Amino acid sequence: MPATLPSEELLDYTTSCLLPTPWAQFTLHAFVEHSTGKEHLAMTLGDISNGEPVLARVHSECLTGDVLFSQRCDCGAQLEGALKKIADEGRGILLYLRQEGRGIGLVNKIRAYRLQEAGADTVEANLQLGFHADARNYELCKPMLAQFDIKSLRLMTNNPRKIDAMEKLGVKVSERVPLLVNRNAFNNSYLNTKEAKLGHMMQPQLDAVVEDGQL
Ligand SMILES: Nc1nc2c(ncn2[C@@H]2O[C@H](COP(=O)(O)OP(=O)(O)OP(=O)(O)O)[C@@H](O)[C@H]2O)c(=O)[nH]1
Ligand SMILES: [Zn+2]
Repeated sequence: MPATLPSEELLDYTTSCLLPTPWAQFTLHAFVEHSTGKEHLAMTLGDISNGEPVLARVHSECLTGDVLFSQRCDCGAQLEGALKKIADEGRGILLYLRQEGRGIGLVNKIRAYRLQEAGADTVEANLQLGFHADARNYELCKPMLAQFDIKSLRLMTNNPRKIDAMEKLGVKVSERVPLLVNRNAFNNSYLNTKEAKLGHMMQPQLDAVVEDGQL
């Protein structure tokens, strides 16, 4: 058996609908991953299949930040900021990957938060639980992007490993678009650890900053 499956065997494209948001009316596309049954999503806007690099966000699920307004991380503000940027340009794609907690799942992320309350940082907590610092896998991006004939991204991220992962998949990243959020008292040490231990590029670029609290 080959080490990696051909991308068309990884997931099925199922269906789509319109998704009005405060910023634009997107189209929401649903994919189902064969090996896990997980439902992954793409939100698209405008003509993304014309060969021009596409403004894109590859967002990993964070139920606490994306849905429950958690201030521990920057995920909710990044999600909103990315959708606003796509709406401003009138063209782009957001992939919403169901790899909660950097791939360790929601319950384990809550365990990791508890360890963080006892003094561990976000990386140490994962390691104490027996996981890698970052257990995510981006291979689904390739068939999801292929569904829309997208070969080149202007990727909204601060994470150099995400860019490497795309390039290794054969998806060109023609530009990195920073996606910084303001710091607050709760996410400050998390953001510092991402920069120090996970290599995130967190230098402020005023035009890239999206809302939120202040420190
Ligand atoms: N295990 C764990 N996962 C976390 C923690 N905080 C956020 N996450 C998860 O981390 C993922 C988001 O990763 P981030 O490192 O914040 O950002 P990124 O996607 O790598 O990089 P950007 O593209 O710059 O946002 C989501 O899946 C969150 O659920 C934490 O303390 N522990
Ligand atoms: Zn988060």
